[in-house]
Amino acid sequence: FLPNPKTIAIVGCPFSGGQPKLGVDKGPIHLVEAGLIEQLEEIGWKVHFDGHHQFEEIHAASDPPIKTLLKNPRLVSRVCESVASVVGGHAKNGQLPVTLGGDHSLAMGTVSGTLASYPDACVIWIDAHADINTSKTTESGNIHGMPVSFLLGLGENHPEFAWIRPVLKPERIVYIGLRDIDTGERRILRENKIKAFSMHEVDKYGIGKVVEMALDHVNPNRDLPIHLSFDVDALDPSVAPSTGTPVRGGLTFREGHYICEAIHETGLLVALDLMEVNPSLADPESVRQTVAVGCSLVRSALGETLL
Ligand SMILES: N[C@@H](CSCCS(N)(=O)=O)C(=O)O
Ligand SMILES: [Mn+2]
Ligand SMILES: [Mn+2]
Ligand SMILES: [Mn+2]
Repeated sequence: FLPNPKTIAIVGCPFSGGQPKLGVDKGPIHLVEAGLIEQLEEIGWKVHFDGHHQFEEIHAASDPPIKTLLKNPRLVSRVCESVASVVGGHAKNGQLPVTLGGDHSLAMGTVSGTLASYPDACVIWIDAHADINTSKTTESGNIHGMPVSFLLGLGENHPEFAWIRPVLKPERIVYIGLRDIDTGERRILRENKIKAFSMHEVDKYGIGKVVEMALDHVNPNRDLPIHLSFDVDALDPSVAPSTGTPVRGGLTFREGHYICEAIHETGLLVALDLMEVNPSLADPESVRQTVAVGCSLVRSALGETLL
């Protein structure tokens, strides 16, 4: 297996239903308007832009929380199901889907789509958070804190999410950047023996060694396709301030870029998510900075180098 997509498919997902803050649905348009498409063409890619997918609303009255907790379940499920078919379709066409969020609940769709085309793909999840709560462990009911549990088939089955198959195995996901984990998530990570490199390990070993260890865990022979799901809140808030759930003590600008550069170097990247850019949460300069960092990370994951 050696993927070598020549064309990127930009999948703009203006979606915020997985969390309560307005504005994250404007992430995609800000990234595209900052010139991301031209920047990717500049580094040699053909870029296919599907436009920003419009998701029809489901009114709150007809989408009550599950167990009075999970919010907008039917909306999130329906949106992720359509994202799965869009991303899966591009992957099947040999294109490299680059999904622009939008909140991280979308990863239920993107990873499902990738795994439909590349069933043995591994997932590298860059995030301050594990996003692995189940309906039993979540404290917020925000589904952007739950996508990984759905992909692994953990927790009880909810009919609203019947389309999601447990396509991801615990040994095929690895985290880098964790520093804000809920009690229930700690237990889930431990019980499922999921490998996670927190900011403690990043400090202890350095980002180079951490990325090598992460790849050794999920891709020991460097022969499995890679789906990189990058939540900009993995970066320190001083680097990416305009995001919904900022947590101090995050990745530096260079650490974030090193991860993307190193994954590009494997030649195994088949799908990328750039999530949780919310251009409405900071002053204009901080928003511009956050959007610019998002574009820069995407370029690095797709081959832009320093020399
Ligand atoms: N663990 C918390 C915060 S989850 C933050 C989600 S994200 N996608 O990383 O911003 C929760 O479940 O609400
Ligand atoms: Mn298309
Ligand atoms: Mn996340
Ligand atoms: Mn996060």
